[in-house]
Amino acid sequence: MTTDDLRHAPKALLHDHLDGGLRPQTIIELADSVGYSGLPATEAEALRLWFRDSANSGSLPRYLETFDQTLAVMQTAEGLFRVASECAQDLAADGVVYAESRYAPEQHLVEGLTLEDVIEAVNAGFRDGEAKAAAEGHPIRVTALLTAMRHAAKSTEIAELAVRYRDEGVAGFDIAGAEAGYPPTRHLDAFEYLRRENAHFTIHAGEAFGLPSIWEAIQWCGADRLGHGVRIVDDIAVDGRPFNDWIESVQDEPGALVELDLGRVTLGRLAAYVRDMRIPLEMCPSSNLQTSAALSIALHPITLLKRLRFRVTLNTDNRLMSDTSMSKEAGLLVTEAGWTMEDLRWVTINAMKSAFIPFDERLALIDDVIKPGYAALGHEGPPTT
Ligand SMILES: O=c1[nH]cnc2c1ncn2[C@H]1C[C@H](O)[C@@H](CO)O1
Ligand SMILES: [Zn+2]
Repeated sequence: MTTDDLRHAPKALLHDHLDGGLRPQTIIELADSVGYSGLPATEAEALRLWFRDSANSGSLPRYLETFDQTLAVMQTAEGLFRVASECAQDLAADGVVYAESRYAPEQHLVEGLTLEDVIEAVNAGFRDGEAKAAAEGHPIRVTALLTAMRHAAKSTEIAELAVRYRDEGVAGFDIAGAEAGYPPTRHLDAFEYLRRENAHFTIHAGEAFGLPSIWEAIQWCGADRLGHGVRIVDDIAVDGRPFNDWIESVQDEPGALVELDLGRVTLGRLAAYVRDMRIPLEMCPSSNLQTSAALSIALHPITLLKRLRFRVTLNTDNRLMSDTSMSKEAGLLVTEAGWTMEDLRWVTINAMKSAFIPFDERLALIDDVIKPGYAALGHEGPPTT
């Protein structure tokens, strides 16, 4: 499997932050145009490395500090339009055919934009990027997810906007930000409102914080999907021992997870519920290494969860901070965790099945774009999918 194969393989992306995926050169140009002088570097390559290295901090709160720099240049309609357009073009060039891009409108009000201005500028940027990508021969569909910051108090207002713009490019809602101390139940009003409106939402849960956060997100809040959810392995055992104890004992055996006999694995009730109910996990391996939510790509829980047939999806989280792309994430799993093109096809179809657009539109992308795309690379898939 070549790098070109990985790029050409159709990919679906459910978890990508708009403010975590800017081109370094664009940050520099936008900073110049708005008179922002706080950038830590003024040359694109140096800035790219600054984001990567600063985000490699081992902690989610420190990882999140780097967003101050991208948010500083995303406070005008022109800036938001450009960033959104380039996001769509960059994803399309990487072979992404469907993406849900999330951002928190409340973080873009510093220079006087209203929440509506922000949403409309971003939507216009996505439409522009889609048109440019199609003209380049890389059609892509991009929808927005509106995020509310979990430490703030705007979640109901943002949820109302997600509903108001649901037929104009907004596919759903999310909460993000530092997890510890801010359980999802703080935003129960927003989630109950969304459910009454038959709207879709995902919740960042089980990344920096463990099972209680996942349990609340599903059983109290009713999340359709879990952002990360990687800590669901806290409810999985190998030979009766917690998965994390086992993984530490095999740290020096990179093939251990690929070869693990699944007969030795047992699921607790919450893990079983997540799998039984086919709750999608928006997994982001490289991001998890940076925030210490996983030890290595080879030993990342995504491979165990895939083998156990949880509804696993593969995502980038923040392409700039995590120095990644969809094809890079896929390539890492292939070279370090034994993944095959069949596995990539499977997670792509999983993601498309779990998208927040209507069922018939999901099906059309699966049947008309994803399956033929993999078939063209020689991967027809098992007869049952
Ligand atoms: O992985 C993440 N966990 C929690 N919050 C995150 C993550 N990546 C980005 N964010 C935050 C920082 C952004 O400013 C915000 C909206 O995209 O979401
Ligand atoms: Zn995220």
